[in-house]
Amino acid sequence: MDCSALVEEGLDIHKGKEEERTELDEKEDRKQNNILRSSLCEESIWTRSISDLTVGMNKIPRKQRPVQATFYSGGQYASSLGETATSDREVKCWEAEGLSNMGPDQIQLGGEMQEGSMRVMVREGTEDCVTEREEQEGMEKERRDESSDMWKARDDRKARWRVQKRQRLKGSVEEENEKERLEMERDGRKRWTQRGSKEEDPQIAENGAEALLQVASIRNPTISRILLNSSSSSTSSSFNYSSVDSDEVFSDEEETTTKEQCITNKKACSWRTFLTMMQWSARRRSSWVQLAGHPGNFCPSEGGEVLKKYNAVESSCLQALMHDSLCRFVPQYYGVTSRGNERYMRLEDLLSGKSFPVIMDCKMGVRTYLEKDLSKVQHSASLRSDMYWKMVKVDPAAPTVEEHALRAVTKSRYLQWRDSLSSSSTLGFRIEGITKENGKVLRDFKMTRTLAQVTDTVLTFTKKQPNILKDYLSRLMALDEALKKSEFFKTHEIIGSSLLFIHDRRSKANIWMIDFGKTFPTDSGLYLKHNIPWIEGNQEDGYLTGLASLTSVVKEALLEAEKLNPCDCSTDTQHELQTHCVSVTKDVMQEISQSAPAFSARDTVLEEVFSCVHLEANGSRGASTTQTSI
Ligand SMILES: O=P(O)(O)O[C@H]1[C@H](O)[C@@H](OP(=O)(O)O)[C@H](OP(=O)(O)O)[C@@H](OP(=O)(O)O)[C@H]1O
Ligand SMILES: Nc1ncnc2c1ncn2[C@@H]1O[C@H](COP(=O)(O)OP(=O)(O)O)[C@@H](O)[C@H]1O
Repeated sequence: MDCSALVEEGLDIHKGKEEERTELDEKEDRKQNNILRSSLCEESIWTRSISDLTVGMNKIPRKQRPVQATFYSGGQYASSLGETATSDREVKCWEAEGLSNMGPDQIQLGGEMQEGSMRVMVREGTEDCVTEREEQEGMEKERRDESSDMWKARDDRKARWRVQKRQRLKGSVEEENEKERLEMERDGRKRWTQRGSKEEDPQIAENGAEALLQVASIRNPTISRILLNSSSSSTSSSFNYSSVDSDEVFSDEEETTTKEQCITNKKACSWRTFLTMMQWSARRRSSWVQLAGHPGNFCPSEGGEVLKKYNAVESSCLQALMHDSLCRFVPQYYGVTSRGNERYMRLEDLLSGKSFPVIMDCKMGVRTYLEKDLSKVQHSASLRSDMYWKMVKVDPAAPTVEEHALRAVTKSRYLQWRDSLSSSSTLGFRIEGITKENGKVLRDFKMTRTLAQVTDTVLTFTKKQPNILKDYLSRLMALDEALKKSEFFKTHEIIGSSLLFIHDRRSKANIWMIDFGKTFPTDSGLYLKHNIPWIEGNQEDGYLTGLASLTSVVKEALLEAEKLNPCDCSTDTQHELQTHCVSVTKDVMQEISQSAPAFSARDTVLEEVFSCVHLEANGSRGASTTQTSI
């Protein structure tokens, strides 16, 4: 056989196959069209996989394609998680033409939709289909109602949870910004409904995961490590940023039908919930807290700054201090800014980067009133009924008969009374307030007066940790040195200024000078000693008297702490860190169990995290006492 014959034969065979295939295709087309026609007119609903549908749709001649297709998710995966809100989500109104060009992946709208469980309902306006269409419309309505009921139930659950949470924290944690929350909720919902039509931005997911790992590493290295391991082993981007407001978030890869995969996905979901809670927790525990001072005097800011209402006296002090030897003890001053009609001073946020900071505000000096205010009293004293009531609240016997009759006191009378009631007059400083690690704020130190009482408070504040007390002691000594060299200090009467003590579990304990609203240059450049008794006219404030007492208090507390913790510091620090791991995990787990009732705190993944940390803590310390019950 010559070549051309071979080629011809080959071509014939090929042609034959082509014809055969065309015939087959035509048969298949006819079959598909018949199925479709019969299903449109007789069955109206049929259950098929999305890929079948797509193939089928592509084969339907354009004019015969259905006008509209409505899809329902099976919702079976969602219900396996006990999440009512995710079942039977409805996605509707695709134009069939658009649909015909879609692959199965593109038709996955909600994360919980599954190809296998998709029920596809094709509708056409034929008379035969009217009853069924009505039925289906009824179903559709029912589903819509169900869906809106579910959102409502979800909102109710959230509202209940918030009320419980507030009650639990008894207002010790700053009030949530309601507007921001609502916006976030709206955003979350928007994202939730958009998720199907848009592919998740991998960058966002990655950033989210990164942010969480950061949060975790701030909290403790163990959790961070666990998160890291998990995220690397996870099939999907281990955290969906949009999940902040939605617990029911899954990535495409997680949409599987088998029971096993459902369990895995359930774990992943809980895992994500855990991460979300960590993020919530970190956000709620943002470091900023105003411990003392005038409410509303501060405004939140970004980039490691806080804004304090502008005060010309304080602003000029801060400017001067930026060029003084005290500079390293004072928050950085960045100048003035405006927000609306209000002017603010931009200050370094001393709590920035701190995780779970513990703070103590000590008001320095033997008096908290200005000399000029005292002389004002003798001439034109304005009476303050608010101060009278504050006085009565602490000690009903404190006001004089005359003050009782007036139901008012003068400001300097009140401030003098406060100084003498507390340790100000005697020790030259007083404790104004303490913020505990859990965010709880304690302000009831008005009658903490004696050296022993103050030392006890300092021991409680530092949890008797020698390392922290040592840091504080050396900072106080350094401050003393700097004050003695400071030109600013010599020439200023410093009234009502505070030392802000800050420590957390990671960084060194530190002390800062704040609040210069009542700090004035001395008359005609008079040099002050700051450690001699005040007599009217000498402008002495007793700042150094206070610093000396405070230093003795910390020394005393350190001695006491070392007696109680004779072990060397490195072991102690180790233990502290381990205990921290356990306590942080406990916090997070408690938060999850209390604030997200839909997810059990006993969930496998959480237990895994907890036991890991717990084991680690016990491992190097032998039988630990840190048994946690949740
Ligand atoms: O701490 P309590 O007992 O509530 O008393 C406060 C403090 O003494 C304030 O001083 P500081 O700002 O140093 O904390 C003082 O502000 P001044 O700075 O104006 O003196 C308040 O006066 P009024 O602001 O006038 O109420 C006074 O009511
Ligand atoms: N720079 C700062 N960084 C962090 N916290 C600060 C800073 N300045 C003040 N605070 C917080 O605000 C509280 C009140 O500050 P203060 O300056 O005394 O206000 P006021 O002038 O209203 O008395 C402090 O106890 C502290 O908790």
